Amino acid sequence: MVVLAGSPAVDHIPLLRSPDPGDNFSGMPVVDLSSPGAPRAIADACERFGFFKLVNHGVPADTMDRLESEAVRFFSLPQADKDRSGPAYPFGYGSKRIGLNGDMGWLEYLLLAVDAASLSAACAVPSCALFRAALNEYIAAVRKVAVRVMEAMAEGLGIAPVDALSAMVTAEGSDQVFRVNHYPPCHALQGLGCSATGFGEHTDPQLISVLRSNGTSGLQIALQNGQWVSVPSDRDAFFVNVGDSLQVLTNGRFKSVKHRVVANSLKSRVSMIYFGGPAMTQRIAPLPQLLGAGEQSLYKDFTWGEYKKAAYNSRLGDNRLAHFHR
Ligand SMILES: C=C1C[C@]23C[C@@]1(O)CC[C@H]2[C@@]12CC[C@H](O)[C@@](C)(C(=O)O1)[C@H]2[C@@H]3C(=O)O
Ligand SMILES: O=C(O)CCC(=O)C(=O)O
Ligand SMILES: [Fe+2]
Repeated sequence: MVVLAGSPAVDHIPLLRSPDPGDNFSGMPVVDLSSPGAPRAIADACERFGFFKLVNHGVPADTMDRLESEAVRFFSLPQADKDRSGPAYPFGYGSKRIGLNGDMGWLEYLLLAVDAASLSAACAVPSCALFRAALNEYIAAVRKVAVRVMEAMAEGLGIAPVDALSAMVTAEGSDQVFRVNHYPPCHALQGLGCSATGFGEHTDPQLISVLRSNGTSGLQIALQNGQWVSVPSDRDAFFVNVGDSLQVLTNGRFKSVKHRVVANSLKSRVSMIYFGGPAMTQRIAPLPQLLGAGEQSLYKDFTWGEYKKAAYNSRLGDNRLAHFHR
């Protein structure tokens, strides 16, 4: 991390070296969800990187564009209007503060609960009915993609039943969260060789995260050797992250990917992420179908509720799973 005496605008925001074109993730797995090879390709990408780009997912461009333009409209409102949709915790509008433990980033966001039982009432926070309708339409579609991807994961892992993983996000009481992030351009650092941290490095605690962004890059993932690589943006694709809980369910076969966002000095980034988590009481332990003869769990037993509580008491960059290793 670069530390500079910066402009007051970026006070308290950690700085990072600005990405250059040579940092691009040249080996990024791209999975065509409509192809018969998708299950194997997904399992392979999750084992190597915990991350892949998903194309031919079937969500209409209109559904994605409508949400993006409603989000842009919301984030363009006067600050006082946006603040009326806050605070961010447990759900609502937030700015610069991420979580409750002192993390800061160059962004504003909406954090929303997804109530699987009543999707139409899911996104009660944003004041505008058009925004709510766009959110509900998009979330319904992206959830279906998450389920198809988790079914493909089970198939790729060679385990039955096909819903061994996906049932955890479709179950009654599953804990699903949706987040819309807006990273304004950080003009103060233009030309200085460093950039504001948009969203600091972390892994996602849930099972799966499905991200879509506008055409502004900024997302980076850490490869298993620790090298940070930039993910070129693609507004037509989804980017899928393996979360900590899926790493545990697969006894470490799938890797929970460390990632972060670097703010651009010229362009806004808008991203929307669906986080699929299980019900609070769901036990998070390696699936028996995946344990070989005599293979032991690498982790202590815990429920999603216990893990979530520990995660929300931690700082963004903490290695949360380390406390649950045997
Ligand atoms: C600093 C934090 C923000 C976070 C809760 C936490 O204490 C640690 C995990 C963070 C994270 C990362 C993925 C998602 O964006 C998120 C909503 C989640 O479930 O875990 C955030 C949490 C947050 O922003 O509140
Ligand atoms: O906004 C992004 O592109 C990624 C944000 C992220 O990793 C998160 O919200 O957990
Ligand atoms: Fe994340």
